Amino acid sequence: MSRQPLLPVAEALAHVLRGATLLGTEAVPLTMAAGRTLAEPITALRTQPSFPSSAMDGYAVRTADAVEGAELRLIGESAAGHLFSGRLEAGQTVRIFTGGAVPENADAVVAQEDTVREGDRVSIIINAKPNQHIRPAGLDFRADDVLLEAGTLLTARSVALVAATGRSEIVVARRPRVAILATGDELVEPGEEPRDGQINGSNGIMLENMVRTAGGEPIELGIARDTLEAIQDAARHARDLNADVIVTTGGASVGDHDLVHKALSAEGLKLDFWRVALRPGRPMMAGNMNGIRMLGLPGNPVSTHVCAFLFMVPLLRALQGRRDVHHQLEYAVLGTSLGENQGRQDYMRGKLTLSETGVATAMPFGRQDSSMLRLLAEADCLIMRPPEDAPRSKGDPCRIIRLDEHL
Ligand SMILES: Nc1nc2c(c(=O)[nH]1)N[C@H]1C(S)=C(S)[C@@H](COP(=O)(O)OP(=O)(O)OC[C@H]3O[C@@H](n4cnc5c(N)ncnc54)[C@H](O)[C@@H]3O)O[C@H]1N2
Ligand code: MOO
Repeated sequence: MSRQPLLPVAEALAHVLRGATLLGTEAVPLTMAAGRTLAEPITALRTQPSFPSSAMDGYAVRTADAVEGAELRLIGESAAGHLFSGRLEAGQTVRIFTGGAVPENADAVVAQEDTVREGDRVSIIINAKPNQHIRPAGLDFRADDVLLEAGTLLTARSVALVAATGRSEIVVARRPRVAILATGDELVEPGEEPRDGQINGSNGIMLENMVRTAGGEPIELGIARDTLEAIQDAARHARDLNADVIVTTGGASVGDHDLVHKALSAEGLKLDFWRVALRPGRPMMAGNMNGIRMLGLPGNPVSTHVCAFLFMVPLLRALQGRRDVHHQLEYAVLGTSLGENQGRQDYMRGKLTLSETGVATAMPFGRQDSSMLRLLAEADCLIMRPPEDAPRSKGDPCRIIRLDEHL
C-alpha cells in the first residue's frame, strides 16, 4: 500500500453525506410505521382530552360538599363514552368511571375507595381537594400543537400519538434502495457447503439487516466472483433495479484480486476517497456511479460492520431526512489501561457495564482482530480513540458509541 496520508474519519463522513437529503415520500398505514421516518410535521387536529375527564372510578363531586362525613345523593352516571347530561347541584354526586366526562359543576372526583355507598346515598370518608382525579381538557395536547416534527424516527409510542390525533395514515420517507454486493472467490452462500479454502459469506447478510434496521430497502445482488465482468454485471444490475446506493464488501484493498474500484470505474464510478484513517476499515472507499451513491467497504467482517455503522447508517438516515443523522458519542470510563494509539481513529469493540452509582465502564475486548465476528456479536459499544491518542489508564474517561440493539 502506498504511504499517502489517510483521510480523517470526519472528512470521509462529510464526503459521504454531501448532498444527501430526503429521496421521496409515501403514505403508509399506522400499523407499519414504526422504524420509518416522518416526512411531514404532525399537528394536533383537536384537543385531547376534549373535555375534563375522570382519572379514577369513583364519584364526581363539588369540593364544597365533599367533606369528611358528608352524605351526598347519587343522581346519575358518567362512563367513558356515555355522557351524563345534567349538572350537579348542592349535595349531589354522579357515579363516574375512568375516562368519563366530569359533569358540569363538579370540580373533583372522589375515588370509590374513599366512599361508602348505600343505595343512592354516598358517604365521603376524606375531604376532597379541588380538581383531584380530574384530567383537564387539553392535558395531553391542544389543537394546532406541533406534536412531532418532520424527520423524526417513528416508534410504537409516537405512532400511537399520531393515532390519537385521528389519523389512520402517515406520510413517511420512502425507503432508500440499497444494492448489496459481496465479492470474493472464497465465498459461498450461507447454507451452502464450503469447499477447500472457501467460507460462508456473512457480510451480505449483515448489511441487509443493517439496511433494513436503518429504514432502507435492501436489494440483494448476491456474490460476485473476483473478475471485472462479474462485478460490472452486478453494478449494471444495481442500476437496472434503480438502486439509490450500492454497497460493496471485499475487494477494497491492494491485493491482486481486489477489483471493486477498477470494475466500478468502468461503469462510471467517480471516487470521492479511498483509504481512511480508521481502524478497522482503512481500505474503505466512497464515490458516485452515474447518480448511484457508492460505498466500498473492506471485506473483513468487523471492518465491514464498523464502516457500515459509521458511514452507511448516517447516509441512510440523511436520505430519509432524519433530524438526527449522527451517532451519539457518550462518555464512559475505561475498564483497562491502553497504550498509545497510532495514526488511525480506532473503534475498539467492547462491553459496557454500569456501576451501582450509574457510572458506565467500557471494557475493550482483549483481541481486536477485524475477522472476529463472535466478539463483534458480543459487543455493545465501540470505544473511540482519536489518532495519536496518548496512553490511557484504567478509570480514565473515554468516548463510546453504543451499538443499537438491532444494528
Ligand atoms: N498489503 C495490504 N494488505 C491488506 C491491507 C493493506 O492495507 N495492505 N489492508 C488490510 C485491511 S485493513 C483489510 S480490512 C483487508 C480488506 O481487504 P478487502 O476489502 O480487499 O477484503 P478481501 O481481501 O476481499 O477480504 C478480507 C477478508 O474478509 C473476508 N470476507 C470478504 N468478504 C466476506 C463476506 N462477504 N463474508 C465474510 N467474510 C468475508 C475474506 O474472506 C478475507 O478473509 O485487507 C487487508 N489487507
Ligand atoms: O483496518 Mo482493516 O479494516 O484492519 O481490518
